[in-house]
Order: sequence, then C-alpha cells, then structure tokens
Amino acid sequence: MKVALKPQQGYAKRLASQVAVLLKKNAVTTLRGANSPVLRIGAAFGFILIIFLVDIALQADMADNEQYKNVFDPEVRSMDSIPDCSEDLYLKDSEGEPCYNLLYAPKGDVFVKEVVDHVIASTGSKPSRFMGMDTSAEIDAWMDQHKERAQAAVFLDVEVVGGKPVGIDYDLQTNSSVRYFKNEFQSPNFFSQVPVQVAVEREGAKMLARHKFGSLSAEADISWSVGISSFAHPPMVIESRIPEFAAPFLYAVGMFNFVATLIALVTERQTGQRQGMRNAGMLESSFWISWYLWEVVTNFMTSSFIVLFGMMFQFRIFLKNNYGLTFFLFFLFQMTMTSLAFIFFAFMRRPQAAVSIGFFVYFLGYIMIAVVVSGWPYDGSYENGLNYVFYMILSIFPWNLLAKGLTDFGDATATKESPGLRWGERSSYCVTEDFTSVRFIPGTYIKPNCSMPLDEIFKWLTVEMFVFMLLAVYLDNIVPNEYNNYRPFYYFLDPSYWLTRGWNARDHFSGIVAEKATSDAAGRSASARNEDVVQEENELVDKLRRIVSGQEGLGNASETQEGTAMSVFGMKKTYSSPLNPCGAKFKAVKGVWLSVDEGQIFCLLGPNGAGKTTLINCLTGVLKATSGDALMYGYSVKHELDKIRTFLGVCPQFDTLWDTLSGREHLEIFATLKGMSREEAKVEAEQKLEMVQLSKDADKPVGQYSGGMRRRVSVAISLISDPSVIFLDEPTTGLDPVTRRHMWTVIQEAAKGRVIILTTHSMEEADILGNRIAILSKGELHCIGSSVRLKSSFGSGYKLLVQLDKGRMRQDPTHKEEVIAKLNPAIGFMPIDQSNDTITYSLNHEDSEVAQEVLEKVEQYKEELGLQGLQLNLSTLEEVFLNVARGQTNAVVLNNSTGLLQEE
Ligand SMILES: Nc1ncnc2c1ncn2[C@@H]1O[C@H](COP(=O)(O)OP(=O)(O)OP(=O)(O)O)[C@@H](O)[C@H]1O
Repeated sequence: MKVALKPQQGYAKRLASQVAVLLKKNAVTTLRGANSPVLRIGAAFGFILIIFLVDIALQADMADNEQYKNVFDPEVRSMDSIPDCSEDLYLKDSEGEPCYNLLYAPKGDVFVKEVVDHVIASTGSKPSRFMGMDTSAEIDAWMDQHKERAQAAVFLDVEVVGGKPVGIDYDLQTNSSVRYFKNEFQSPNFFSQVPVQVAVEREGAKMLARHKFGSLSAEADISWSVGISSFAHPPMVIESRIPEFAAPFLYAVGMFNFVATLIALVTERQTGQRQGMRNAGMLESSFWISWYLWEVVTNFMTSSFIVLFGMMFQFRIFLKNNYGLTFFLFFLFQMTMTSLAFIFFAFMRRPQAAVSIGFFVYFLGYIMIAVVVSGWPYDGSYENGLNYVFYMILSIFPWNLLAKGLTDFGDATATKESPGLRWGERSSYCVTEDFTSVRFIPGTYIKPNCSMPLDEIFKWLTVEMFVFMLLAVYLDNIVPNEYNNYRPFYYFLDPSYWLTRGWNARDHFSGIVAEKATSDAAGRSASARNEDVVQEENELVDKLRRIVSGQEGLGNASETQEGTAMSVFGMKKTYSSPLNPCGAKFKAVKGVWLSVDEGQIFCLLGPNGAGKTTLINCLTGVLKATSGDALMYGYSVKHELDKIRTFLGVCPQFDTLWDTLSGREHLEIFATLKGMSREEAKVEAEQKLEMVQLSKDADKPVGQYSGGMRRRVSVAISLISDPSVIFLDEPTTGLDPVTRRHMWTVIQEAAKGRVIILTTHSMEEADILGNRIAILSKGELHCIGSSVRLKSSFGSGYKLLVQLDKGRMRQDPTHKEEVIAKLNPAIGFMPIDQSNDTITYSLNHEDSEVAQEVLEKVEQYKEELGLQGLQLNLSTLEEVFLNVARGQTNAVVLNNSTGLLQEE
C-alpha cells in the first residue's frame, strides 16, 4: 500500500502561487471587513480635515491680537497713573498680606519720602500700597520672601549739597512676569514699569525743582504728561501653525493602520485560520510575504491620499515640498509601523488587545514627538557626548523620525516666501553650522543647527522596516504560540532548520519502544486493561521492533512494503503553562497506540475532555506530541510533517472560516494552498461544493451561512485535493438529520481507498460509519474494535425480549411465573427484568450464533405459552459508551477509596 505523494511544485512556484492567493484573500477580507482600506483612507482624510480646522481656529484666535490687525490710528495710553497691584493677574491681596504698587528705599530719607508722597498724590494711588524700607538689600530680601506681592521697587539715591537735593540717581525694579489676561499678553513694561518710572521721574524732577526754585516759583511748576502708543502698522501676516501641531495628527493616521493590521493578524490566529492554512500546506514565508505585500498596497494608498488631501486643503508643507519627499516620509513611516505591528503580533492572542496596545504606543509616541519637535536631539550638536546616545535611541522609534521630517517640511515652508524642499536637496538642506556661519542662497532652503536630514530619515526608516520585520518573524518562531509551540531561541543556528536532513528511524523508534517498556513497568499492568487494547499495543510494538531491527521498512512511497495506512505509537501529550513550564502539568493523552487500515473509517469516541481533539491535533502536527509518533503511509508525523501535509485533510472541531469570504472562495484558496493551479482549484471547488450540497449558496459570504452550512464548508475543505488521510473532528455537529445522513454518505464515499479518523458524540454516527471504534477516556484508550466487538465486550451482549399475552395474564395471575418456570431451564438463563407484560433475558457476551439458538428454543414454546412476540436485540453503542465511561468513574472512586488515586 502506497500513498501517491502529490508531485510537489518547486519551492519558488509554490511560494508564488500561495502568495498570490493569500494576497487576494487579504485584499478581499480587508476590503469587505471592518478595517477596509476605505476606512483607512477615510481616517487620513479625517485627520487632515482636523488639522485644517485646528489651523483655522488658531488663525482666528491670533487674528484678535493687535499685531494681526490693520492699525491706522493707534490708541495712546496715558501713563499718568500707576495701576493698582490688585488689577494684576498674579499680584492679589490675600488674607493678611496686601500687595504693593511700589516698594521704596531708603524710607528714612526725607527727600525720598517727599518724592513718594507726591507719587501717591499725583497718581491717585492708595498710600497703603506703598511700603518703605531702609536699603535696597532689604527690598531684595523682602521680595525673595514674598513672591509676586509687589509690582515694582525703587531705590532713590538723592544727592544733597548744602542741605538741598541737587540730583537723583535711582534704580527701578519691576516684576517681569509676562501675563496673559484680558485676551492678550500683558507686557510688564507697559503695564507697570513705564507708569512707575514716569511717576518717580516726574515727582523726582518736581522735588528737585521745588527745592531749587522754591515751591511757589514758576520754574518749579513743571507740567509732565506721558502717553504711549504703538506705530500705525499694517496687519502682520498670520502664518500657518500646522508644522507645530501636525505631527501628532499625522502620526495618528499611521497608528490607525498599525491597529488595523494588528487586529487582522491576531484575528487570523485566534480563529485558527492561520493553523488551518498551515494544515493545508501553507508555507510560513507565504503567510508573511502575502501580509507584507498587502500592507505595501494599503500604505501606498493611504500615504498617497495623505499627501493629496494635504494638497487639496492647500497646506504649504504639501504644496511647496517635493511630492516624492512627503510621500516617502509617510510611506516609509507606515511600513515601519507595519513591521512594528508584526512584532507585537508575536505576543498577542486576542484582537481586542490591539486597541489597548495602539493607545499605549500612540501615547508613548506623542510624548516623544513633543520632545523632537522642540529641536532636540536632531540639532547641530548631536554628536556631542550624551546627545549622540539620545540621537541614536530616539531614532529607533519611527514616530520621532516622522516628527523630525515633518518639522523640516514645516520649516522649509514657514512663510509664503519659503522655497520648500526639492528632491535633490533632501540631504544638503540640513547643516550642523549655526546661523552665523551658514551661507544662505536665495531660493534654496537651508536649515542651520540641524542633523538627521530627510535622506538620513529615509535610510533609518528603511533599515528599521526590514530589521523589525526580521525580528517579528524571529519572535513568531520563538514565542510560544496559541498551541504552546515554539522553537528554541537559537533555532536559526541549527543546520537542520535550513537543510532537510534525514532522520534515523531506528534510533527514533527504539526510543519509543524503550519508553513503552519503562512506562509498562511503572504503570498499570496489561491485565488491568482491555485485551483488545493490549493486543493492539503489542502488535504495534512488534511492528516497531521489526522496523528497528530492519526486518520491516516504514512503508512509505520509497518502499514497496505493505503496511497499515496509519499507525500511532505511544502518543503522549502533556500540557504545561507557557509562562511557567516548570509548573503544574496536565496529561491530556497518556500513550495511545492504534492502527488504521486503508479504506477504514476509524471513530474516536470519548466523553468531553477525554483528549480526542488533543490526539487529533498531535496527529495533524498542530500540537507537538510530548512523546511518541505516528506513521502515515510510512511518513513520520514528527519528522516528515511537510510530506504528510500533502496528503492530509483536516476538518477542525471549530470552523476556522472568514466570515467575509464565500464558500467557493474558501475552497479555491485551500485548493491553491494544496498546490492546484487556478483552473484546477475552480473545478475542485465546484465539485466539493456539490458534494456537500452547497452549490446553491456557494457565492454567499460564509458569515451568512447557518452553523450546519459552515460545518459543511469545513468538511469540504478537508476533502480538497483528494487527501489520503482525513481527520474529521465532530464533522456533523449542528447538521439537521437529513443533511447529517447525506454527510454520512459523503464520508463513506470519501473513505474508499483512504483513511478517515472521525470523532463524534453521536453513537448512531459511530455505529453506522465506524469500521473500527475506539473509546478514549482520561487520555487513555479503553477499548478498540468493531462496533459488534465492542457491544459484545462492553455491552450486555444480546437481549431477548419475550412478550406475554395480556389476556391470559389477566385471567391467570400466575401466568408470568409459569412462563419463566418453563423457559429458564430450557434456555439456561435467568430473566433480568419482568416488568409489565415483557420478560427480558440478557444473553451476556454471547456471540450471535448462541443468541440465535436461544431464540429458536423459545420459539418452540410460542404457541404453548401464547407468547405474543420475541425480539432479539444487541446492546447499543451508547450502552457500551456509558459502561466504559461509568467503569472509568468507578475506577477512580475505587482508587479514591483506597487512597491510591492515580495522577490524572
Ligand atoms: N491548551 C491546553 N492547556 C491545558 N489543558 C488543555 C489545553 N487544551 C486542552 N486541555 C485539556 O486537555 C483535556 C483534553 O481536551 P480535549 O480538547 O482534547 O478533549 P476532547 O476529548 O476533544 O473534548 P470535547 O469532546 O469536549 O471536544 C481537557 O481536560 C482539557 O481541559
């Protein structure tokens, strides 16, 4: 018996056809799904619109300021009074602590006192707002202790000659805090300094005049009034502030793609779709390349649209800078973010987490961008000491490079006259020299004190894009996946990863034989187990011994040897937590030995949690078995999974379908993954759809299918490309009785010349379909054999139902006893039940010939005893199942009671 290994396409051809079909799948699922590119482009438009609106709002806000207005006749502000300190934003009276308009010194100087008194009188200020001190040092000390409590301070040094003041030397101190209130920036000069200065100078000059000329002389009567106004001026041009705030918004567009990519990838993992495609022979490289190419397409579109929308809204950074430069900055940024999303994908199990990750990354980036737009560390001194370290570290994060690029674009188009950046200037415009040493050339933008020009940004982003991508693939290999499968961190250094190495079947199988001997010695004795199970094990151990001794080959395509189609040798699976491999372990499959011949349907039954799905997953290579192996048509699951997958069909327990793809599209994708050409895939899909009676609904999206219809698609997928070994994990769950019966016919047809391993909870299904049936419980096989064999071994064998005449029973109450007394010695059995008008005999574990004999004997009494009916029934499979399951429960109880509960 040989499996016809499908002629393998060359690697390049296989990769090309898989990438093409997966790219199409990515495009179709994304276009029809919630994360469609239309939505991504919509996000680009939305964010550009927000930037536009924020810019308009800021410009409107600025337009209120005087410098942005046309001022023909500027208002003159009188400086003749000093504002009260309580008018100030900061200097307020607070409990017990008044604020002061003016502190002055020295307070003991009569001339100083005279000046201050006149300042108070002439400006109409409250005297309590003035406080004198002895020295200017005392004023400084007081100010130091009383923050924001005085508007100004003055130290007057009056020169006295002959008892008369002849000159004044004074120092004025004012509060220099710039205040924004009453809708404008309050200049400390105009608000308090000039009025105080005017008043002190005026009253000082008057005091000197009074003492020189006498208070009543005309010369002493000085008129002094000061007013201040700005020049008449045209409005200042309001420059767009886009470069200052656009970076976080445009970064948000990139984040939108980041989250969408992450959701799409993690969803494929969570729903088992990725594993389903692997089972069909998908190459890992096809998976990555197809997703990456799709992201190239999407990011190309969104980047183009960002620039086009920017131009549409007349943003100078998009209009005046070279299109290629702006496009490349966004495109490379988005591609690098895609690679970063792939890195996060290695650690994520649930798509819902993508949004939280997105928020976290955005927040982190937002803070960093705020630093970068301020100029540091991409300035002229970037190579100095610690600066270089930060320069390198910050450049690892793609959003910082985006922010730097956008800042340069903004600076290059800061005013209407700014020339913008041309493609050829992408490196030369950014120079480390400062303003003073740069030679500016008209019509060319030069940025002094600058490092990391756009050319450098492009190089950084390109390198990061590839490095992140490689890192993502590496992490995908070494981080435990949803099935806890992972490679060692040094896997790529192991030559066997790159070269298809032969494996030593003798060593491999002698190890399994040795392990069996050890576990037999330590575990339950063979006598405690069902004889058929033990016999199956022994035959398989013998087979292994023959293989090890070289008496028998593996029976694969390279050999002519006959053999069973599938043999499972001591398969074990122990689950442990990926986060705590040394912690508690759970033995889900405890060493299963079984064989299946070609043309057989092998039914695996067992209660929930028995380990059926785990066993199937180990056999299909989804899970790595902890120990043991299986040969399928002579190929080892452990060592030759790639070859096995060419003739394997799998219908998983849960449908792993894309809601947005139709049944036909699913089948075409899987047929192509299996190596069929486009035309062949179309024909195959049509045929399989017809087989599972889905032709009518073939083009509806699977999301609109009923549970039963989805199940049929999964079965159809498992039958694609004529597989030799087919695993069906509960294939008929959710099917109505009519469809179920049709599916049974499909399965029976499919079994011809193949091997089908089927798990089910329907005993009827197992009874009808199963050529051999095994019952698994708590990870161990408890029986194996044909349905009849199991019924006779584990059921109560044949039952004979004898129906009495109701009339005779009414007339003669002892009639039942009379019948029993006659029949018991004749047939040699005691009744197990005699309720109502029926007597039931159990013909325990007898074969059908004995049952027939008993029936014939009873028939001889039929007339004499007036028997109404005789029925010979074999126990049902359900009875067998319950007996095995109960037997298991009892075994545990028994062991419990003896305190010898074995490790489960
Ligand atoms: N990833 C896992 N980690 C730990 N334990 C697991 C894991 N997957 C399954 N198990 C446990 O292994 C046992 C066997 O599970 P499995 O899914 O193989 O049972 P099953 O026979 O297919 O059940 P059902 O009929 O309900 O599908 C169960 O006790 C289950 O809880």
